Formats: sequence, structure tokens, C-alpha cells
Amino acid sequence: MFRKVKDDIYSVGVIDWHRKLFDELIPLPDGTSYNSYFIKGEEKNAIIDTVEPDFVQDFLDNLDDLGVEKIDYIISNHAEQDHSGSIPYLLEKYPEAEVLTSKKAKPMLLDLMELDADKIRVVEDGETVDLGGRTLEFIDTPWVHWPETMSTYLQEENILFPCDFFGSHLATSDLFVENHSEVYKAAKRYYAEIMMPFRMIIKKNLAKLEDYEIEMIAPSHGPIYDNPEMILEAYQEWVSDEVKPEVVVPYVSMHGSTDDLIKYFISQLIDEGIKVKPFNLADVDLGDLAISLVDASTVIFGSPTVLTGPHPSAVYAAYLANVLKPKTRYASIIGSYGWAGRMTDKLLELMPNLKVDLYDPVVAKGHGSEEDYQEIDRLVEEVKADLDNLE
Ligand SMILES: Cc1cc2nc3c(=O)[nH]c(=O)nc-3n(C[C@H](O)[C@H](O)[C@H](O)COP(=O)(O)O)c2cc1C
Repeated sequence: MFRKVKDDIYSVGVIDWHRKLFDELIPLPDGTSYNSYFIKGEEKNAIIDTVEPDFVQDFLDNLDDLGVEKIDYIISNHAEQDHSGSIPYLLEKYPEAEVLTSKKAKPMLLDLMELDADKIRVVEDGETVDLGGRTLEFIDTPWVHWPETMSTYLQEENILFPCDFFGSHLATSDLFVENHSEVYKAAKRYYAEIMMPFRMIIKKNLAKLEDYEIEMIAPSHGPIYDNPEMILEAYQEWVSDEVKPEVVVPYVSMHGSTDDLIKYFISQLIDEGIKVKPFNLADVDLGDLAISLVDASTVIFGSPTVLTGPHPSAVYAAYLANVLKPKTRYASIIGSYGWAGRMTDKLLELMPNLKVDLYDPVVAKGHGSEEDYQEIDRLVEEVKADLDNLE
């Protein structure tokens, strides 16, 4: 299967409808796609990115169906295997092709797959190749999502091929974005899980792209943005320093004590008209939690004490929050213990990357006394005061 993007530009990748997990870590509720683009010039042809190697036969069949007899350039924007893993097979079928990639990507490609170094040519930031009537320009856009990533810009048509940048894990038969809210959510999830740790560098990449007129963004996961303002504006908002007055509450409870305290906390927040998003870590889609961390001002963890520390599910969530480096400004912990322990200290030690103002935690012995619930009231007041100051 191949689909026409524009005259002599085709989408030749594959849709992975049923994939449930990425990197054995990230839930994929909507599947994904590995997009590859074939561009025909008057003299030369290029392929931009390839597909996950499990799907290589479908990919090569797509090229056969399209009648591709010659490929001059294979552009590798990103060395990760879901985009580059089929390059060796493509080179077997089209041995005359030359792989063009960034300086940092060349050694990575050689590390990750069996390739002949002579077949790979490094292209510099701003360098162009002429396909005959069509010019590809390479733009260094590091850390979207590895250090070597670049984007490719088709000058005559103003199309940006940014690989993972602006992508979404979304299996859909729509070649172009049709359902905006569906794509927005998938792209936000993708940003949260893949891009958020590199927010400050992504800001710079976005600023660099302002020099380019972009009429279309064709990422290597998810549908093509034929109206790219939507995703460009969304990214500007996500990378900005602004936060939304929202309280994210990832929590877990074994015997109900933390649960009761958290329930009370949530109901008090709602009474105060504060937006709250609870996540029970015993059964959570961590992608949904990551999405909520993209712009929430406040995160309050809930955990019982287990073997002197936090519950392992809270440990996992805290570790994840730490590596995703959200722009959260305020945090605290609500929890319970039986006899002794260092649950709050140990949980906070896991999150040095969170540059937050910390409210005093509320940790009850057992199910929580009247004083503990008054302490929750104090926490709600503090949260509210800071949220009021945001607006
Ligand atoms: C497996 C397990 C390990 C525990 N380890 C500790 C501990 O090291 N220190 C402590 O003070 N309480 C410990 N407790 C007691 C719980 O922290 C206490 O019962 C708490 O109230 C449970 O909160 P929850 O109802 O929200 O699960 C442990 C309980 C369990 C089930």
C-alpha cells in the first residue's frame, strides 16, 4: 500500500494497528505507524526514514507496488530502529543508494545495525541535495528524541519531515489529520513520554524552525499535518514555562488509609473549584499520567509506608516523573504508616529533577486522626493560595 501526499511524493510506510507497548515500556492505546516517504525528483529519488524491521517485507512491497526501481538517497533522520532498522534491507534491494544522515547518527547507525560505513554520508546542518527540481535541506534538530536527530525540509513544497518530532503514536487510515482532538491527545502523549525531558532544547529547535515556511509536517509516526499550525502551537504551549492550575494526584493504597486521606483531599480541592486529576497507581496507564504532567502546576503523591519506604508503585511513578522532568512548580506527599519509616524522604530523594516548592507532607499513623485531616485542610489551603497566584 502506498498513498499520495502530493505529486511525486508518497507515503510508503506501514501501520502497526495492534502494537500495545513501545520500548517494552510505553502503552500504545491507539497502535502506531512507521512512516516513510518516497520523493521523486527529475533526476534523483529519495526515501525519508524507513520502518520497524518486523514490517520490512510490507515496506518493500509498497515500493514495488509504487514501481520504484531506483533510490539514490536514503535519508535517516533518526538512528532508532523503528525508523532506520530497515535500511540494510533497503540497501540490499537498491544497492546504488547512499544513506545521508547527521554526523552523530552515522556511528550510531553502525553500532545498531550491519551497515557498510562507506554507504553512509554525513550531511551538515543546512546542507542541501538536489533531486532535480526538488531540494532537500537537512536541519539539525537534536534531542527529538536522541542526540543525533535531524529533520529534512523539502524546499520547493515547504514540507518538513521531522521524524519523531511532532509525531503521534496513532494507527489510523487517515493520511492527513482529520480528527483534531484525537491527534492532539496522541501527540500530547507522545510529547509527554518522548520529548518532555528535552523541553529546553525543543524550545530552541522550534525557534530554529521559525526561519522556515512550513506548509505541511510529515512525521514518521502518526498522520501528516496538512495544517501544521495546530501542532506547532501545541508544542509552543507545551514547551513554554507556563503551567495550568491543576493538581495531579498519583497515589496507591494497600488497606485504604492513604485512599481515605486522598479521597478527602480530592473532595476538598473540588469544593474549592480546583481541577484535580487522580491516578490510582495500582492500575494506571502511565502515559495518561505523563500527559497530565505536561502542564499541571502541582503534583501530590500518595503512598503508604512499605518496608520503610514508599510503595513500589509510587517509587516507579516518582522515578518516571523525575526522568520526564515536567515543569511542575509545587509538590507534596500524603500517606500512611504503621510504626516507623522514611517514606516521604525516600520518595523525595527519587525526584531531584523536580524543581518544586514543597508543602509539608501529611503522613498519618494508620487510618488518620482528626489532626491529620486538619493537616489536609492546611495542604488544600496552601495549594489553593499558590494556584490563585498563578492566575
Ligand atoms: C507489606 C507491608 C509492609 C509494611 N512496612 C511498613 C514499614 O516498613 N513501616 C511502617 O511504618 N509501616 C509498614 N507497613 C504498614 C503500613 O504502612 C500501614 O498499614 C499503612 O497504614 C498502610 O496504608 P494503606 O492503608 O494506605 O495501604 C507495612 C505494611 C505492609 C502491608
